[in-house]
Amino acid sequence: MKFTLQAEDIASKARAGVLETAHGNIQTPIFMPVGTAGTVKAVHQHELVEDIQAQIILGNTYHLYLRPGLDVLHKAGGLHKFNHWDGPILTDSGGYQVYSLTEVRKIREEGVTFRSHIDGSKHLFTPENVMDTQRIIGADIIMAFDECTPYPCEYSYARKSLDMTHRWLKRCVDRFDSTESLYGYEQTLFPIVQGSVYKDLREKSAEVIASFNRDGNAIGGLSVGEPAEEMYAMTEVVTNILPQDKPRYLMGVGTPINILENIALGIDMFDCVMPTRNARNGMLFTQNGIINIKNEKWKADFSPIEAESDLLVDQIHTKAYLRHLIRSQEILGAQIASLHNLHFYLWLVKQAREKIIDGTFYDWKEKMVKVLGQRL
Ligand SMILES: CNc1nc2cc3c(=O)[nH]c(N)nc3c(CCO)c2[nH]1
Repeated sequence: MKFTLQAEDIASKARAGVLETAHGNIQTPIFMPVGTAGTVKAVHQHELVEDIQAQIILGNTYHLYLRPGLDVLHKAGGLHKFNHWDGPILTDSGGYQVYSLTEVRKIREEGVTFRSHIDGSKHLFTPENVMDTQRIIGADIIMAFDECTPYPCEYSYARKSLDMTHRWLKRCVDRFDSTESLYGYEQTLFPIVQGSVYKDLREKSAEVIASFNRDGNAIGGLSVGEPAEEMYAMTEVVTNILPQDKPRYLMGVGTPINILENIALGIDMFDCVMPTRNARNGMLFTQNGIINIKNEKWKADFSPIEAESDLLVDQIHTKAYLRHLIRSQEILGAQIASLHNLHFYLWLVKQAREKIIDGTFYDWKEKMVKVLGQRL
């Protein structure tokens, strides 16, 4: 999978590039909407996701393995066919979801046993079988099976967990490199840097991950409750070591401000449930700051949701109407607010890419960071 760097900022480590996949090219920096169970929540028609120019969506091994299950996905010819999305797809390996969605789980050298959050049935994920699962799902980019260390955690726990994640990575690479894609197009495996918030562990993990020389590299174990400054410090340590010529994916990040600060630290790919999860609760991200649409002040505000936005729903619907829909818990409210926030996140990273290319990123980022945190 080919990654071409097109521009590098002079005042920061920000880059603009293109990642070529079998299902189309991805312009970076990029934000990847999370389509956990095969659909981006509340954004049912994929034409809508196309409409907001989402270039790549995230699927999830844990969810898809449990429901609809591998036999259905295999018979469908993979997830692209099943959910009628012909753009690139990235699937996470399931490690994080087991850690965040299930209580009853045991982490052993062999792998992780857990009970399904759906019906309580018992399952085992190993580095080998999550590679086979992601082969069947057919994502263009698949993630290594790792342990996302909780925050906070003791240094000794982080070091032991890191060493096991590295041993699991070797097993993932051996399995992945000895199996073929099932559907006739290239898939690629990204390893994941861990090390919690400990500088020396992050350096060691970044060096180990870089040594596998894969098509791209991910940074995990962050956006798990640590202060933003810790996230930025660890990202900086790791991007100083990961190769320049490969895309860097910071997992689970984040707020609009987190995204801009991490682009400046050399990150190219992001994913986060925040835009859709917060949308369902009426929190709208806009170019002028954050709107809590449920607030009384929007009750009779008949201005467009966002005048500057080129998204149709932002133009044709008013703040008052969207407030009414969200307060009434109408499905249309979740759909409009989700589309709005996804469109905003994709607009933000597209703007960043354009500013990196024309050499004005740093000043623009400083200005935007001041505005984006404001409550309107
Ligand atoms: C919301 N924050 C977050 N931190 C993450 C950290 C990890 C991680 O360390 N490993 C893997 N495999 N996935 C992760 C994910 C899911 C992707 O959004 C994370 N998500």
